[in-house]
Amino acid sequence: AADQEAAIANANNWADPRGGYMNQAHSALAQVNKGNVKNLKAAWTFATGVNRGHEGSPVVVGNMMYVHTAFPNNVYALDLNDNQKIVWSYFPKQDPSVQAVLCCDNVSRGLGYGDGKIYLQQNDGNLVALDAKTGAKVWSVLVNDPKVGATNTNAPQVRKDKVLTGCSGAEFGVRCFLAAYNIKDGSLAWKAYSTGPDAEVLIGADFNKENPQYNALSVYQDVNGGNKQGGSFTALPNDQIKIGEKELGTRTWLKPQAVKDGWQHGGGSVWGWWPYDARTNLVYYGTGNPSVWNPDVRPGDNKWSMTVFARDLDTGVAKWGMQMTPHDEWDYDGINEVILFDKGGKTYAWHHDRNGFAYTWNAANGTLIAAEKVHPFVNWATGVDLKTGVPKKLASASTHQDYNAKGVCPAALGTKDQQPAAYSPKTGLIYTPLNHVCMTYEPVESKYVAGQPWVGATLTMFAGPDGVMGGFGAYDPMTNKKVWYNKEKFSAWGGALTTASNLVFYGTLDRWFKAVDAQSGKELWKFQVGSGVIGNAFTYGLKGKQYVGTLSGIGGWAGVAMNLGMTNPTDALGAAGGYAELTKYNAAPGGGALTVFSL
Ligand SMILES: O=C(O)c1cc(C(=O)O)c2c(n1)C(=O)C(=O)c1cc(C(=O)O)[nH]c1-2
Repeated sequence: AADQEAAIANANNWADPRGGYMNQAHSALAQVNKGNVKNLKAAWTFATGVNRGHEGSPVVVGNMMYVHTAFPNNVYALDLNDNQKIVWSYFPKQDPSVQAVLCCDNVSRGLGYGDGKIYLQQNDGNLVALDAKTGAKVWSVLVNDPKVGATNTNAPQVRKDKVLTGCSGAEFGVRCFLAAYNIKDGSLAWKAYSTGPDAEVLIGADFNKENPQYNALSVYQDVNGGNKQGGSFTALPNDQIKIGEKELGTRTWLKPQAVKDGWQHGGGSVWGWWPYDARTNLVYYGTGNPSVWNPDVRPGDNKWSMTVFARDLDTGVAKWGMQMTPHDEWDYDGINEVILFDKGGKTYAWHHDRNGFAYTWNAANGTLIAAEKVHPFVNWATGVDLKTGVPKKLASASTHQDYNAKGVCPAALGTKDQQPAAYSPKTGLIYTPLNHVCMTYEPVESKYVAGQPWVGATLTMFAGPDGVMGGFGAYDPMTNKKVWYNKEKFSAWGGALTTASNLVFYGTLDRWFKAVDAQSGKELWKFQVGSGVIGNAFTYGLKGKQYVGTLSGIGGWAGVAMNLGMTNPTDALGAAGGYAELTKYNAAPGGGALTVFSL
């Protein structure tokens, strides 16, 4: 949308949930710098009145700020020129039962903006377009049906004339997708499933033309007695893998599950952040885990779960796609954000996967140029074959039904989860909030019932070998080698922001909002907010003054158990035990609030 593109081009705005089409979360504003950041003071705060996890960030266009909340996903339009007076508000009426089918807290990751409208993806599946001036509903469509366990937590992202939205529900056996709606009237432009026939995954004849090896039938063979205790699947030698295959979204689900064919309840959720390159018209995103978490009932690669796709924005047809974790055994979702950046006249797509590897592709054709462990504690694979993208799995971390695999690193929530990284074109580095968590993982038998949880694994979580639960690091995306790394007591579960003055901002679960030096990682400033931060740092300018802000409000997978007072270590899929100490830093439930700072 022209108004959105103009708004994004003006650094005083924060008109896209991740700052712009490339998802870099970089701002050209530089008034707050390394010298004066120590003087940053709270300028104003806004309590959202909702006591659950607050992810994402507001969007800012001119003098207006649009703030969202966790379920029931209220929206407030604040006039920044008039002491943040509420110009309009929107209170969706959602069936409270929706909360029971949100896997990992009642979160919403924010709002989209474009064509004079604010887009809200409600948890109950309704995508609504609100008049940005009045808050009046312009159109509304139902994207997902919570009755079968399908929900939404993603921020809608407007790319050109489409609003993109997704699907959550891989813990309920939902077959998920990415969908594009026309911003004018909410009509469906296309929908691309993560599993199923090529015609429904929108895979055309030229898919992976430059890398036909990504179109391989199952890459693992059952050498060690695969589906039994202590057994493992080992990757076939490259020359024995059949490449250039078709219909892999059905054929890599080798054994039908209890219900229909596995792919029909195959998961592959889509709830991340999706960049777009206007020069090639390609949009990028990752898909989540295959359902169910018990790998024994779905032998095969389970494509196209755990995959990063590049699709044409107009048609949805996939140009390329590479699966990061074939035959997932650990819930290592591939949904984490993709970030685009330019270097030496080329454009690259970067992605830090839950599986503990960071990947960099040639964005135009999907050729993999780097894949490295984010931290040495990653112990389920030794590395990634750069030609095929196939990880070299280790039998020691393999998981099987009724066998409790111990000491698997990272834990299911990955070395990074929903918390998006940021890129700085100034330093050429990626800044990543990190989890440093390991787990035990025991797959169990689980029956599919529509609308009921269908997880099929029991987990516990604990701190990794550095003795902490998290960190924050800078990485060179051309090699994915670490430049610097700071430990954090807990996972850094909020998104990062970079500024042109070489500052990086992020928040922590123990209530700190911090600024660090982009070059050295040195902590330059911090402020303690009211509740743990799982929101994304953002910045805007008004009347010549730069503001930096964050939502706070503990929650998400890391915080949901303490919010609900769960104490059994395996509750919340292991997060209750792993993050038990959060109760020393947070009230439960943690209240949602926005805090905005200036010099
Ligand atoms: O498979 C899914 O459908 C699905 C959905 C969501 C979600 O929508 O929030 C999460 C996850 N999976 C998930 O695996 C996960 O680690 C996670 C963390 C969070 C969060 O907000 O902290 N959501 C989700």
